[in-house]
Amino acid sequence: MKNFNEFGLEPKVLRAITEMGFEESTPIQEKAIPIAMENSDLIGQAQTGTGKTAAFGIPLVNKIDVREEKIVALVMCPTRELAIQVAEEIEKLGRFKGIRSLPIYGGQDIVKQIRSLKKRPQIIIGTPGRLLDHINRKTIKLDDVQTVILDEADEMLDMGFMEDIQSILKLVPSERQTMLFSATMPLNIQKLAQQFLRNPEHVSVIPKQMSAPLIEQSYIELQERQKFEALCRLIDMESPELAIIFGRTKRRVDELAEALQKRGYTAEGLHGDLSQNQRDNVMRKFRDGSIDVLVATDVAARGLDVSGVTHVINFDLPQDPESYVHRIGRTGRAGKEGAAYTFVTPREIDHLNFIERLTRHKITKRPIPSMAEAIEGKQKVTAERILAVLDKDDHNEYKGLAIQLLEQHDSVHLLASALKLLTGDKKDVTIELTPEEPLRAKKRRNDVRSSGRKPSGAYGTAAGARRGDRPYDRTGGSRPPRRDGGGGRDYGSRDNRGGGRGDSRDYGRDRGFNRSTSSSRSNEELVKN
Ligand SMILES: Nc1ncnc2c1ncn2[C@@H]1O[C@H](COP(=O)(O)OP(=O)(O)OP(=O)(O)O)[C@@H](O)[C@H]1O
Ligand SMILES: [Mg+2]
Repeated sequence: MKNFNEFGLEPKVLRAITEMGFEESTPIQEKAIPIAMENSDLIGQAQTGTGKTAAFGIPLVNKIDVREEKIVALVMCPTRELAIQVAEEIEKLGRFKGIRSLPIYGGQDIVKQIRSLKKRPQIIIGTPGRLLDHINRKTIKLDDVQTVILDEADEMLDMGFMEDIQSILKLVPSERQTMLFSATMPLNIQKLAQQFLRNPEHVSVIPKQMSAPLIEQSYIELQERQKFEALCRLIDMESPELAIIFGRTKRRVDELAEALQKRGYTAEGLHGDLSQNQRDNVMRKFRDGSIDVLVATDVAARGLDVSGVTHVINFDLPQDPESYVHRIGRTGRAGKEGAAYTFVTPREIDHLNFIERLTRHKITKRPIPSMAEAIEGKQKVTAERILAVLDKDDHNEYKGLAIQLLEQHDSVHLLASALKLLTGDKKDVTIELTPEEPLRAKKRRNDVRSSGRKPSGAYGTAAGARRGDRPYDRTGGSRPPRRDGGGGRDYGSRDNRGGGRGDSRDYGRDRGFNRSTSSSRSNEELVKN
């Protein structure tokens, strides 16, 4: 991999990169940065967690003249939290240059945003709805924008942002650089690209498999009513550092978070019906580790970058392969390993096979963890906690009582009792979740091949699933549903103008990834059209 000093970047940008702890470029950065620096339009695809943000962020901050008093760059993201996260990364990259950037998203006080806009930011990172709101109020002018970036471009289309994006891009001078980024690039992205990009370079770090290689993928076949016990056993057995559990609906997420709390886990739910404040709180707690388990709808599927997420569990099967890829991509980031488990009911096996085929990755079957495995896992954690206290050697005030107890009781029985207490078994708490309907194939397409593309790459395969004739049509109609529907998938309501109805997904900030190991990826291939 290339060193960052081989790109001809400004020293101040290089310094920022070094301070961020990046040692070498990732494959997508190596390919995309030089092209972006030539001012070419660009479509960039690379696996989750491989540094796409910096792939566009670095050339962006490098290019901008700090003396500029106008908005010269616009980054669009599908959700508020992603806007915040991307803004933070750009802020870090532009720090030494003194670049001014500002996130603009729904759910935040618009008056406050207008005040911040008066500080003359050069880069705006925003969600389409709130951006349009400002544009209509004339508090944001795009006349001087020279660079536009669409992060998670395919998702924005799928969320129905196409019209908003079109309206926004029409206001940006056509003499500009436009770049699209995502881990998945379904065919409909071409429509957007044709309309708004000029001779774009396709930069794809195309792996054999769509999902990151560092994620170990398994599935567990079970009945709907077995899911909760299986989940608890799985968490106990694996004792994740941090885990994200995906549920299909908001109700599911609420119920699941509450149920886990009753069983003694530090879990909280995240979905689009929460206020921005609530979402921020949940994410803050997840990031600082005061909760270990984040239960979320697909609002958290895209872009979320929280260090320490060792496990992703699909409590409910995701609706489409892209969603699967992005969900599990919340772990195994920046060169770290991760584990993804997916619960599948017998009637959903076809759907799982479909995901497997399109992502070109075998998902290994494993049995429901046994009670013994769960107990063993939990006890191990308790023992580790005890040994950590032992190591610290600051338990003197307990010694007197310990001696006293040991005089009266057998030591093994005594320690076993203490272990039981500390392990905090709450298995007797009865939990009832409202069952979710299994995902079913509405209409089965003959084969992916019938889409006219070979299912040979991440693009074509994912695209197949997006069409109206996809085998697992979410709505039965050809238009993607709005994602804030009550019983349906929750993508958070869109970031609509007019004052902060929730769009939103929540995104964490990195807490110190292992910066030096992300260069070891293989299988990358540059595809230029
Ligand atoms: N060159 C690098 N060396 C080490 N770490 C890096 C490097 N580039 C980026 N990172 C870190 O890797 C993590 C993942 O990056 P990022 O969020 O940009 O991934 P992504 O490709 O956009 O993933 P997703 O598809 O899920 O949005 C971040 O914490 C980022 O700071
Ligand atoms: Mg990203």
